[in-house]
Amino acid sequence: MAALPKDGQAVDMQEWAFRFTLDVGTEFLLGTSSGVLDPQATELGRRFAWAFNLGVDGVAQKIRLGSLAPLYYNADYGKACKMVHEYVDPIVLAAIEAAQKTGSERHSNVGEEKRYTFLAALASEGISPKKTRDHVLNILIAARDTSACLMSAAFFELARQPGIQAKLRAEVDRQLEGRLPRYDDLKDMTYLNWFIKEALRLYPPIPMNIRVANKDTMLPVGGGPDGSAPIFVPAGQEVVYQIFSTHRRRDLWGEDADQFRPERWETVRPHFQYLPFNGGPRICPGQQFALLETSFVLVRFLQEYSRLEAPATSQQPWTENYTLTCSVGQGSWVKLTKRGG
Ligand code: HEM
Repeated sequence: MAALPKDGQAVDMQEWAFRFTLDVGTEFLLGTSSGVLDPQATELGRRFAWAFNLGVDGVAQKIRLGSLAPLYYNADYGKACKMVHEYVDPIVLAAIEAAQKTGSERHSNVGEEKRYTFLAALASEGISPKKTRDHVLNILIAARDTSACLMSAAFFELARQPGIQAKLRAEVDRQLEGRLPRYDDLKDMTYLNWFIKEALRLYPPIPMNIRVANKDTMLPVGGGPDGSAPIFVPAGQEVVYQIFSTHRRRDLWGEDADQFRPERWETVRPHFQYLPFNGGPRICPGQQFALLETSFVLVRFLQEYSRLEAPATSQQPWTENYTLTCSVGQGSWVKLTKRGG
């Protein structure tokens, strides 16, 4: 925050959110932040961020190509994967070495409690360095872009909805009276929670998904001329489902389905018509982390800035940028005015 302009100059909060979530993700998973939010970020951190972004885009392209993925070629993609591995590998090896050392120390009763990181927990499982790296990167990919997309969608709406922003700020001030938020505070802020749910409804970071039937299956609806009859799905059949359009269906959400209206969450209790984190046994295990992280960020911005507004040059309606996740096509440009400024 310290590095952001304080004088009403416009800043792309989407760019900020992607850096922030890379720093938080690497800190939480690896125990070492990439530090790319800092204007003085190291060359290594910067190269890692560039390579990670390019690698994720390459993964998205390969998923789209399906069985033709082996034909995907982008010289920079190979280079980017190598760079990401070169960044993560020494951290993984050090964690495995530390876990082995701690294991033998624990044996001789001289070990001490260390701070939890995902990598440290994984490193003590005794799996190979490559597998450990793959697990860590898998979670980083799942955690980082999704959370950044949610944050940038939230800033996009915050800057365009002064009335909603005023209600949020009033709730934050009432609850916190100027102090830093704690876990319970964030959970207690009803309007903030509605706001985030609404951002996930209109702008789900994962806008579509696919399942494959592992056996012959009969779905209760979807067949017949009007889609209300059962439908047969043979084993091996891919079924694509559109979360983005389901979240905007008028028959499920009402005539104002396209409007950003946090108040709707006072009464709606959706089931499978609301799937930002998917549902069932493979529901996102990181959802509480993402909700907490986003709540914290929004609260801190509402505390620090008296006004967040979209610049006159950035008033056009939301457009999509869909790679592995769906972000704001034109970026999330916001003019920030410091409180008391
Ligand atoms: C707003 C942020 C997030 C959104 C919208 C989101 C969304 C999703 C969705 C839709 C899935 C299901 C994918 C599928 O089944 O095909 C998923 C899975 C997953 N997410 Fe998240 N996620 C978010 C943040 C996070 C975070 C912060 C973490 C980790 C700290 C995380 C870790 C995972 C993992 C490990 C899976 C795979 C679970 C499995 O396959 O059983 N996610 N996420």
